Amino acid sequence: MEVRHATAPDQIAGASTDWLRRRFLAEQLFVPGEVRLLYSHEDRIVVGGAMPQDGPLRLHTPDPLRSEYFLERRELGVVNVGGPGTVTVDGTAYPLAPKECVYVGRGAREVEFEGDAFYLVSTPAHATFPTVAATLDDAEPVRLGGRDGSNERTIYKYVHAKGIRSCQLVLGVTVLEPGSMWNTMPCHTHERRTEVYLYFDLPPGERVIHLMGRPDETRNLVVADRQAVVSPSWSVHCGFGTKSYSFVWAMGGENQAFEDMEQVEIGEMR
Ligand SMILES: O=C(O)C(=O)C[C@H](O)C(=O)CO
Ligand SMILES: [Zn+2]
Repeated sequence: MEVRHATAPDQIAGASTDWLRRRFLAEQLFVPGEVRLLYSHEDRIVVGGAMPQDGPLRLHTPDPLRSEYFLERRELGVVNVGGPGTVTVDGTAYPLAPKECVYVGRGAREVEFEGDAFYLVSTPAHATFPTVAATLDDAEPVRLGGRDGSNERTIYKYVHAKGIRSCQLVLGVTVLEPGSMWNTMPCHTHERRTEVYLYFDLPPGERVIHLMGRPDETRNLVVADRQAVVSPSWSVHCGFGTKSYSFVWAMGGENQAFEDMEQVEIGEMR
């Protein structure tokens, strides 16, 4: 498991493209036949990809966690970013259609993946909430944006204060309509939470230009399918694709209030 340390906003000035990519972009989470994990010290979020190939794959317990099993002190959200598959938690199977989610509560000992590709997000947990699976219909769909802004999209909230309950994890999926390219416009920061976007369903060869940094000092990352960007609390996060796409957004931190964000008007951005 790769471990990345936290960053401060003043480290952005003078940063090279390579430095930005090594600090904030997870390029290789999805490797056939592996569960790949990345530990970020930004709110201690762990993200990962599981790509079973020749039979089921099991979630392992990397040494830096110093725990007996992965979910001893953590909770986990899993989103199916491939074809139909199954996540099995301590012997109970949760079949997941594409874009569906299972939340796994603290204390579960064995998590197994069968299928094509699953995205994993885990945050520290001090309490146990029940393991629950959800379909897109179970989520709270919110239509946002418009054709004139090229950002018609639907936000599906899975794990949040009024949905699947968790200790600190907040997680959902946003699906852009064909022909819509911009996510999260106007953009925002949320000083009380770190957020990670995993872009998926982006056709091969296409890219998302993801904007990050302080609102008045932005940088961009050119992001491919199934790559994730970590946004520390001080960073805006928004992007536009060369084709439409979906993304998983997941947060951890001080609160679970989705609406607790600082909106940034485009005119304020630099
Ligand atoms: O398209 C959007 O807008 C989003 O999906 C925004 C994310 O949910 C987000 O950044 C929540 O903090
Ligand atoms: Zn956000």
